[in-house]
Amino acid sequence: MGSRVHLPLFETRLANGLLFFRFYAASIFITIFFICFYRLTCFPLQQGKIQSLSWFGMFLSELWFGFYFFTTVVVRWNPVFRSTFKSRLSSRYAEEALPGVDIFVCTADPVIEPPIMVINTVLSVMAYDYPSEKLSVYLSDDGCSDLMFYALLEAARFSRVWLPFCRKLKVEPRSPEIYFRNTVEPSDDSAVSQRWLLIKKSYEEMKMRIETMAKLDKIPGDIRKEHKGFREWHFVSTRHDHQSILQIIIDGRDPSSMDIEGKPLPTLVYLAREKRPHYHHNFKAGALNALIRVSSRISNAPFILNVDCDMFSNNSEAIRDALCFFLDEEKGREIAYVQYPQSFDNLTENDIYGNCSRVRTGLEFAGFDGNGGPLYNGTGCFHRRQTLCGMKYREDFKFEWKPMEYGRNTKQSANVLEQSSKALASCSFEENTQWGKEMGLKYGSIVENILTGLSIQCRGWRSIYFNPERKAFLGVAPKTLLQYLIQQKRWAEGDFQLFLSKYCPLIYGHKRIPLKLQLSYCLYFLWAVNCLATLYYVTVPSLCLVKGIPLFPKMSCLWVLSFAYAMIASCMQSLGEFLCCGGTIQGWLNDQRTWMFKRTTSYLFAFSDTIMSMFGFSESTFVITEKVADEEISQRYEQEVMEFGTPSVMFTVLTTLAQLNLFSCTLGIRKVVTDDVPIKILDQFGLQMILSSVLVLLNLPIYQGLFFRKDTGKMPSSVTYKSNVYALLACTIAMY
Ligand SMILES: O=c1ccn([C@@H]2O[C@H](COP(=O)(O)OP(=O)(O)O[C@H]3O[C@H](CO)[C@@H](O)[C@H](O)[C@H]3O)[C@@H](O)[C@H]2O)c(=O)[nH]1
Ligand SMILES: [Mn+2]
Repeated sequence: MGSRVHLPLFETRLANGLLFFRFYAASIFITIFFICFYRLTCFPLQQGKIQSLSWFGMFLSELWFGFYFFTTVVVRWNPVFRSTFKSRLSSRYAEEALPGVDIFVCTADPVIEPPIMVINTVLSVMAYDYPSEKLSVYLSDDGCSDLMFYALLEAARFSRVWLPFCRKLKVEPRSPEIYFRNTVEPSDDSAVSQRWLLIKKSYEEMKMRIETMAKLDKIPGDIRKEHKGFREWHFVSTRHDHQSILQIIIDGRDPSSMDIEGKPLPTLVYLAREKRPHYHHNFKAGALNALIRVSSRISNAPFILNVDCDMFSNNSEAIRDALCFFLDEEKGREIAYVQYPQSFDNLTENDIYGNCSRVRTGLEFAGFDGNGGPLYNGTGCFHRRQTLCGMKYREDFKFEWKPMEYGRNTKQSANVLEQSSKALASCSFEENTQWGKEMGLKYGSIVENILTGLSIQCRGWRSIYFNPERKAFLGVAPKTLLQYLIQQKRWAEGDFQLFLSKYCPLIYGHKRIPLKLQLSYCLYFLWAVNCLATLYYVTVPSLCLVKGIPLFPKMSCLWVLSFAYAMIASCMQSLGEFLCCGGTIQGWLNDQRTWMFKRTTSYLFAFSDTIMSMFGFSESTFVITEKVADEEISQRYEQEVMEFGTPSVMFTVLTTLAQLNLFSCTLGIRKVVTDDVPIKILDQFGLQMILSSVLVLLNLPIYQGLFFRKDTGKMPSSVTYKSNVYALLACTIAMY
């Protein structure tokens, strides 16, 4: 067997049009060079102090944009796209010979993350098109909620009908909620249709029961009697202070745990790791590490998939796809993880907040892959257990697994296993161990995933990005602007903290990962820093317009061409990429808008909080992203109307900037109209006027929220009031 040559299990394709892109990028670099040259040679030394200072600031901002553009080009230098040959996989390995896969689902709060959503995710991963006896699903509940536990029991019961149904009808996606929502009821009365209706009904009844319990806010006594697990909650004082609760709800080894067709079910485990007030729980990283240890006792599969609780499986073949990479005879051995894109189920056509990150998932991650491997996204990712547990890559690494390997303690009963594995999820277990450092997910960052991925790559492994036609996972994207900005802030803050720490990719990655990958990481790690140059560019030129200080070459002067080219060419590039990744023009505009919004708010606060926490003034925490929104908000989201509603400093910043540009744009126009020689003003301030009008255009939804809307999603009046004062103040100071 060993000496036979095997056909590869996956294929790699280079992106088209690379040569064109490289020339295009080079032309933009040349103009950036011209711009810098212009800034230096035409420096307004003779003019007043304010003008020289503003000019110098423009120069620094443009240098920054130039550098940042360089990192975007590095990421795009060599994108690769992957495809798999699943039929070769199945002809090479019999079903019994396939490796086991452990699936981790994390949830943290039964209100923000409703149990019915979580169990839909659980059911969708239980129903993978993969031998059930090889699958084990673990739910980590950081909310330690008996309601969640109850919902999981319901899910276990429902899986007995759902799994056979999925197999029979080749259901996609395998989340019952989504499947029944998107499929039309069959109208004939064949046996299949009847079964369809029956299962839908039984799903809806289950949903109703769970939602009723959620409203009651406690589980009635008679239901508590049905499972021994509920007794554990007698000892729970609060969700932040309790023992570990570990319940094997379905024991896959038990011959009696069968679905209604007599086929085995996947193992299903509930875990609420121990929490004590004086122990730091390390958020999701802590939860995942507890799961890694507990699962090593119970099923110990060589591969681990982890998903967030809102990320249901949308493609039942995703496991087989991932295995095509890991099990490839030639290249598989160097792969540590296979990352699927983070895609969303609740996007509207033009994606008002740019949640979809089209270009990031469609192009940039492929670029990372070409440069050495994508980052670890934190969800929708398959890992080798060994690498996640800290193994270094060696040339002679060989991956072997025993065909029927199933847990180390196959002979222990579920009860004994529960008792013996509990200790692995206790607070004190990690004391004086390498967990959180060299083993498992790394602690100390709010973007634990990025840090963990980077350190795996620095241990010599590569990773793979796989973006199949049919999306493998779909999650829930934030539905309000504020939620979106907060999420972006968390990412930018976590990334920037890493950049300033010993994990800075340029230092930590030095000689460990390729330079182009180090630079690619900088694209995200420096997100936060963008706020400085961007804020400068959206305020100073407008204020100078009010004050009558020119900051750009005259329209009649040749230098203007370099500015115009740099701006137009980079816009065209981003538009082109956006359309190529399947977006619409309106979607691109929305994307540009939120791009500016997040740079001036999320990144600003991420930047300042990072600096503050460096000096010990604040501590970063993981703010969980809201997954449900009320009816009205959802409706506006569907209609692509931007949601403000709640007062927030982020909004104050946004509105102040918007007002400021509206003032300066109007003043600029007035100047032109009232001047004796309008052409002269236009000539001198043309670019500044264009800049502030573009900003006004991008800010349109804000003006709407300020002046024209009556609904509850409009800009709160406190924000309006404050921003008016700030903007007026700034303009008055500028004028006099
Ligand atoms: O103390 C905690 C906090 C969070 N979570 C879980 O972590 C997941 C991600 O949280 P969410 O608020 O949805 O984060 P996102 O904004 O979607 O976060 C993205 O970015 C995170 C890093 O900031 C990654 O960990 C996530 O996988 C990735 O989806 C959810 O399932 C949570 O239940 C926990 O288990 N314990
Ligand atoms: Mn999420």
